[in-house]
Amino acid sequence: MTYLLIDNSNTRTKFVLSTPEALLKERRMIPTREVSEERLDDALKGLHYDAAVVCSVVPRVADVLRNWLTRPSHFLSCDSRLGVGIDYPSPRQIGADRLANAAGAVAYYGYPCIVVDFGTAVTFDVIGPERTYLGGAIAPGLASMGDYLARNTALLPAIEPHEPKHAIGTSTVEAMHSGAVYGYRGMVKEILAKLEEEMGKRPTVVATGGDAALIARGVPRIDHVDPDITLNGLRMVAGLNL
Ligand SMILES: Nc1ncnc2c1ncn2[C@@H]1O[C@H](COP(=O)(O)OP(=O)(O)O)[C@@H](O)[C@H]1O
Ligand SMILES: CC(C)(COP(=O)(O)O)[C@@H](O)C(=O)NCCC(=O)O
Ligand SMILES: [K+]
Repeated sequence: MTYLLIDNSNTRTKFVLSTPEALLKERRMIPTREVSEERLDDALKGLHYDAAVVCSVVPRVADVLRNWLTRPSHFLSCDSRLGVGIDYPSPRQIGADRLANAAGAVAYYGYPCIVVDFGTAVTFDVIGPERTYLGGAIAPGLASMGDYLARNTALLPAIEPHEPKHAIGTSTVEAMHSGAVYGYRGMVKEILAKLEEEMGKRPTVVATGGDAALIARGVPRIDHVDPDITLNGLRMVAGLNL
């Protein structure tokens, strides 16, 4: 049995083949704003799979995928079997990627845990001691903050975030690296401290997403960095729902 796992988030839509037991090396990516039936035909040419599992937080793309997929498919939602309970007032509000993260994190790292997903937004997802999704926090992603600055100022360029050489930046770009990376790490530390305060029992903290490695380097409280949490969560959901 081969699955096509699709993680449709706001910046990138990732495609990975997997067996029920493990992710395979076949991976594709389409920038989310470029997803169309033609792009899907082109990018996924030659990939063979028996069924697809999708977590989508972009309704336009979910519709394109629904029309395009010909094999049996499952679109992850709060109604899916996740291997995790949901203890949340409005479960339908929860982003499907956050539920995929919860499924993957519990399977690989246990609970209670917090998953920090550094995407277009950074999401903090809390799984409590009863193995239930409890909620969390959402803040602007690192790249989103950088894009905002470049778009809304006359003299600040767009920068690729990387480790600052000094806290005291001695150029515009160095000052922006210092502000972005140290500022972001400070934000993550404070949010984790507040979440942990409310959780009582010490959770495992797992980071994922495009900026995870850079930010986690300066946040000791992050126990693991795992780029494949969302995709492995989708793989678990496939086994439970297809
Ligand atoms: N393969 C990559 N190479 C370089 N930067 C990346 C890569 N993947 C993600 N990023 C960075 O992380 C940010 C979030 O990407 P991603 O985690 O894919 O977002 P989302 O999950 O919201 O689509 C991107 O805006 C980019 O700055
Ligand atoms: C918060 C998110 C935008 C994160 O998505 P991403 O940054 O991975 O594109 C996504 O999980 C979402 O659209 N959630 C719906 C609102 C909620 O979870 O409360
Ligand atoms: K994501």
